[in-house]
Amino acid sequence: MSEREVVITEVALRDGSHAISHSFTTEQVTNVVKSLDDANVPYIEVSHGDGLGGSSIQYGFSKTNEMELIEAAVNAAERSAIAVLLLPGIGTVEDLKEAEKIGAKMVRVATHVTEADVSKQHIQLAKELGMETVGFLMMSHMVPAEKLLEQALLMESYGADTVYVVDSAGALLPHEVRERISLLKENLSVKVGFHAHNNLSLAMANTLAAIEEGATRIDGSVRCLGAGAGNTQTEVLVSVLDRLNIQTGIDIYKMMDLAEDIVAPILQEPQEITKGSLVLGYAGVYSSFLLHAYRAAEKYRLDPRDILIELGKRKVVGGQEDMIIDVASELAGYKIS
Ligand SMILES: CC[C@H](O)CC(=O)C(=O)O
Ligand SMILES: [Mn+2]
Repeated sequence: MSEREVVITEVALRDGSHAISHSFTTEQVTNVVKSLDDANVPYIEVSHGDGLGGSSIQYGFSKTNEMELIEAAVNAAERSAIAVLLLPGIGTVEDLKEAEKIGAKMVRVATHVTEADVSKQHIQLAKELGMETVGFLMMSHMVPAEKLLEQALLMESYGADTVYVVDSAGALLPHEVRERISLLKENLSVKVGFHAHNNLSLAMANTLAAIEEGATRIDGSVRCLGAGAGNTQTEVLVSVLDRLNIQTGIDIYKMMDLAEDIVAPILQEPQEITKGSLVLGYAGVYSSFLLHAYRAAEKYRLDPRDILIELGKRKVVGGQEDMIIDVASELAGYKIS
């Protein structure tokens, strides 16, 4: 992969799981992976939206067992490596061992931005299993750059090959991305990555800022199939990088074709910045909370924006999905006992 100056991980088959209520089928995964593999995408992430073990009442049940989806992806890929996401506390070491046995080559161990210490066991196990290992610092907008660096250094010390700045809420502004990526680049020995969400229509601008500051591992989702308003749109990103003469090794026409012909039909509705996803970025709320907030708003006859703004004020983080119902019922005037 030496010809690639920026190495892209395609996340639609994991982050996009949030957008379609975890309803991927093995047929969809097989078709998408085959076409991404043919376009020469280096890494394809496949898991429940909340990572291994995410299928549950708290996060939403998967239509198809994720290990079956991962196996279908591994079987469909000839060149691409299949990656999985794992949030310690949701996914277990047993889940990771099973995914590796099936053929997953990379794991991204994701923690809230202040909780890198909980990634130690999983990062170390992944290295023992011979997997490429990424530390994934979610909700990176919530702390100053210096705190982010402290947490990134912990992940590096556990053995992560790359540490990602993850803009889970799509709340970061370009100068904030620059500040974070440049500080990590100056102080880490390992690679630095960036994962954007497009809630404020800044995913592309933020991604380019990250690349300019030295990030070499970048996430995208084809057709923007990711949580909230989606991620940096992969087929657009590879076209823009090609115009900038930055090599990704990915075939642009094939990416455009698969976005249109294979991925667009999977979307329940086109990915766009709705008032709900805009408020995610504006208020700094986890992108994966969007559909949960819509459901709660319908149940309690509320404006979903009011729920999201309140969640943002309370600085609710991943894993606190039950707070969505608490906040909605409080706003609707019910007393929580
Ligand atoms: C709940 C996990 C989350 O979707 C991971 C991620 O992609 C992010 O934080 O943006
Ligand atoms: Mn994401």
